[in-house]
Amino acid sequence: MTAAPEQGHHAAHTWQEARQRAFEVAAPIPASPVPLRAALGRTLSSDVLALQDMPHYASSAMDGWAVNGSGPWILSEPGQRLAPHQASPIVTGGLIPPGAKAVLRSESGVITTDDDGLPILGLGGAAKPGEPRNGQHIRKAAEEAAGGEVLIKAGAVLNPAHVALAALAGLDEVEVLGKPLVRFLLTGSEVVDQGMPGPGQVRDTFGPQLGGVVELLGGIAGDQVRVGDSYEDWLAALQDVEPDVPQEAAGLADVDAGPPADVVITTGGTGRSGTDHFRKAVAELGGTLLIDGIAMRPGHPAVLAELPDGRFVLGLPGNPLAAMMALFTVGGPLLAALGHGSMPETGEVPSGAMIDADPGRTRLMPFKLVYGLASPAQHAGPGMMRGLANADGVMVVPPHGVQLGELVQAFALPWGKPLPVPKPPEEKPRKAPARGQRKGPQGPVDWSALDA
Ligand SMILES: Nc1nc2c(c(=O)[nH]1)N[C@H]1C(S)=C(S)[C@@H](COP(=O)(O)OP(=O)(O)OC[C@H]3O[C@@H](n4cnc5c(N)ncnc54)[C@H](O)[C@@H]3O)O[C@H]1N2
Ligand code: MOO
Repeated sequence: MTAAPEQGHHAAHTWQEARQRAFEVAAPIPASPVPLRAALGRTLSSDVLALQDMPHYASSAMDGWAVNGSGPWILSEPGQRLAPHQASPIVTGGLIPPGAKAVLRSESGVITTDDDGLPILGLGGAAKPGEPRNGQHIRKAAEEAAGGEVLIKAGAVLNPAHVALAALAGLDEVEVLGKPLVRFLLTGSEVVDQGMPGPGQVRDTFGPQLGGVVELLGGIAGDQVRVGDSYEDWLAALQDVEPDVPQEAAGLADVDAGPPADVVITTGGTGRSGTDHFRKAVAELGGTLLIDGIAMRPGHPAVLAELPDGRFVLGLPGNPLAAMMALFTVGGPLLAALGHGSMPETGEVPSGAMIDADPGRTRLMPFKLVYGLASPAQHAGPGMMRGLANADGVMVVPPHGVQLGELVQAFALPWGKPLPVPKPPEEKPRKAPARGQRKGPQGPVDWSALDA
């Protein structure tokens, strides 16, 4: 828990500066190959070509017999070259044997015996007139694509069908733009992750939530590790290039240690108190503080650091709403920059309330739209989630406050609808509406033209 902050400490960055800095300190992660199973939703960085003809061999589209010439046909062993009037059994997808000219569906043929008692295939059953036509029910090689043809262009965001197409084309991996992998270190000995919390305990809001938000902000959510309150635990968890921290002991054994994280997000312990391990651990690891507090509320203790191995560490305050605001402010731009994206947009909404000045601090206020006006949400204290859960966006209230009806900067929630486009000031109609179409109260009639 947090004690008094250091005397005379001032947040180094305004809200706008903090966003800009978080965006500028990160360079896009270079493109690299990923296995197809991990490719969904990624942005392709080089064209996918067919590695060979697709399909790469002629195959049967039906269960039945491969045949050469007209019937009746003498049956031979599957796979052997067929001479005229010979046939051999084949299944859907089976390799067309040399010499075959068509496939006769099983329901169009009947097997009888000739005078010598040898099996003979003849037309029958459901055979249609002219069946089998030359080439009928044969899927030709290269009918989908020739080897070397471009199947998916660089820049495509891979959908499930793209991934399947790449597999059909013979690829095991595809080249995609880098996307930041994020791991989580959750702190707080008072935090319980299931059941009813007792007095002095609090249910963990971060475990079930952060991964989802990180994905919406353009990151890949990696594993979560719960860290004890001691400095040694903190240091060890941050130090571990990859979490050899015994996750089973931490009760979170869902993900095995994979590739190194690009970003580590910590929760809690950002306050400048006896349990502020963040800054101390970053310093001991030779890291650099890039953002050390932001002149905003809630979320002012947010910290961003870079470790010598290139990982960014984003320290979110423990208060749940404060953490979300810090994540939107710093995490959004950081993840966008790492993932080849652009700075998350902000817009404007007309304020539905007069909001007093709070010198030196930007306030981030979840709002609901009421008749087109952004009305500050209730239940939006730093430790609450109810206001944000039902909000339509977040207002960025400048230190000098806002007048009722004034346009104020705002951003949409990563899971919500975009902000409405503010209506331009109403223009006066250039032409009088046609007679009979005019709505609303009629004004006084101007007879002056009749006087002329
Ligand atoms: N004397 C001062 N005290 C505090 C100040 C201050 O300036 N002077 N700032 C306050 C603000 S603002 C914030 S925000 C917090 C920052 O605290 P920490 O980041 O150090 O976080 P903790 O102290 O560990 O926890 C704060 C609060 O959040 C709860 N918490 C922590 N983890 C979770 C979780 N996973 N799920 C739900 N809630 C969590 C924790 O129980 C505390 O109630 O400091 C203020 N104090
Ligand atoms: O960051 Mo604290 O309230 O401003 O929650």
